[in-house]
Amino acid sequence: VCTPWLQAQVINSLLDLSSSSRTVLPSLSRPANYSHIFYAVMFDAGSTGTRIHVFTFIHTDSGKLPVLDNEMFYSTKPGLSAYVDIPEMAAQTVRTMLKVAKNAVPRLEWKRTPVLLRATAGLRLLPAGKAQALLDQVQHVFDESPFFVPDNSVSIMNGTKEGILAWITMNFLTGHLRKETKSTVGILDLGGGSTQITFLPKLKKTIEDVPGADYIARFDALNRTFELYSHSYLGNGQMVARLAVLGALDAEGTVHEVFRSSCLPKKFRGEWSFGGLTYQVSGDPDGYTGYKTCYQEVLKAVKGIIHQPFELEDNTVFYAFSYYYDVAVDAGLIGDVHGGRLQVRDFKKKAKEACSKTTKRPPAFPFLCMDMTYITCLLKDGFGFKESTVLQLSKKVNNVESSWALGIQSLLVFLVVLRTSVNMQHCDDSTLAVFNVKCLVDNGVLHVSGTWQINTPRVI
Ligand SMILES: O=c1ccn([C@@H]2O[C@H](COP(=O)(O)OP(=O)(O)O)[C@@H](O)[C@H]2O)c(=O)[nH]1
Repeated sequence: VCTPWLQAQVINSLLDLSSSSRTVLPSLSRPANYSHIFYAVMFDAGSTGTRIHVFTFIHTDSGKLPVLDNEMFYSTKPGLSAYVDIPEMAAQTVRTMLKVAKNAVPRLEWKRTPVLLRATAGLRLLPAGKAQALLDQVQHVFDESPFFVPDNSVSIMNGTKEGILAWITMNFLTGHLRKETKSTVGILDLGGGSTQITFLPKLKKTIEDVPGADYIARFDALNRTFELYSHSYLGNGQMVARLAVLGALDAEGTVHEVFRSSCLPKKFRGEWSFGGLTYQVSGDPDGYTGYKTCYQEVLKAVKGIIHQPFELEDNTVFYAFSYYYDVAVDAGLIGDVHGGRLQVRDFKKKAKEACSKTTKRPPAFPFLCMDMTYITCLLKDGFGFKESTVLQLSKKVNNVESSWALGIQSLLVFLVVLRTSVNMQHCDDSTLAVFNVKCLVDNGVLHVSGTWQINTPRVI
């Protein structure tokens, strides 16, 4: 028997879908025994790229449970924030990506397939008016699309919610969100613009010691209140950290200046683009290079900014993904498919290696020394992890993408949009999730009741 673990109210509050939202679903009348496929479209507008997920659900009525059948995923670079001064291009990106959804979803289903977009650090970092102009353009594209556009379908998700959703997802996927489970896993997410840390403290002092209310996230589940240590640091994602180290944070428009860093190979000179700007960057041919000098440079982006939680015990397992994963792959520390377990000292060792390397040929990863050193500094001098702390680097858990923060989110949005009451349950290894669903029906809106099941996708 499965254990209920998440209430619909939590989902609503996490997703900013307030109960006052007046979503009206397109009416649908079908015979009671109609066997059917449903779809949901979710956009992740990140600082380094935009991604679209198209989910397919099958609902048969023959006593069988509806299941999540598949997820179609497509991504493009750069992120929407790169079009800050040409918002029409942001609109064009989303319009083009919607074509993917149109191909994946049968025409007859378009008008009742919900489409949503959540933006993360790239838009959080922009002045509010400029971010809103981008969102307005996207909203316009959604409004003129043939898809079902719920209220609040285009918005910026705040960093704390990003952290909580990732924590819920990873603990859910690793089987830690069961009533009988005492331990949970922490998460470390290093995006392009922001970085998140979320874990369940064992000691009260960890919560009492936080510098502000935005370091604690509470929600009810499994008949208890979870009080998480969770914080998102805007500006401490990997790409914005590069800008900080290069001293290029305030560069605007066409950038003619050459930004130097001891973290780049001494003789290297090249271009690097982020957020719609292209920067001339180079090593420091006359100065010192190497790990120690580089560490002092990156420390400026960390010291006095990152809070050290009172308790970061060795026995709390932390899952690290996004750029922690990508940079570890570039460094050859883990394989790009299965990930692996690393100690904090492995990052340090590899950073030292990368920073002392000199090659005649142009380096394949010119930022490797900077990125590895930043990660080492963030983990050690930032969060205060010991060098012996083990991190689980993962792109996938149980064959499911770590980015299922969005998968789960999209599914929840779908259910909430359908005005269902949702109890989410965890079952066995072959079942990812089971939702008890009661659909509120009015004016011929879709009738769904009973249980929805998401199977763990098969590995092909
Ligand atoms: O579906 C996804 C979305 C993002 N990422 C990784 O997340 C990082 C960048 O995240 P993003 O651009 O969303 O940055 P943010 O806006 O969250 O700071 C990169 O390492 C991506 O490879 C990923 O692996 N899968």
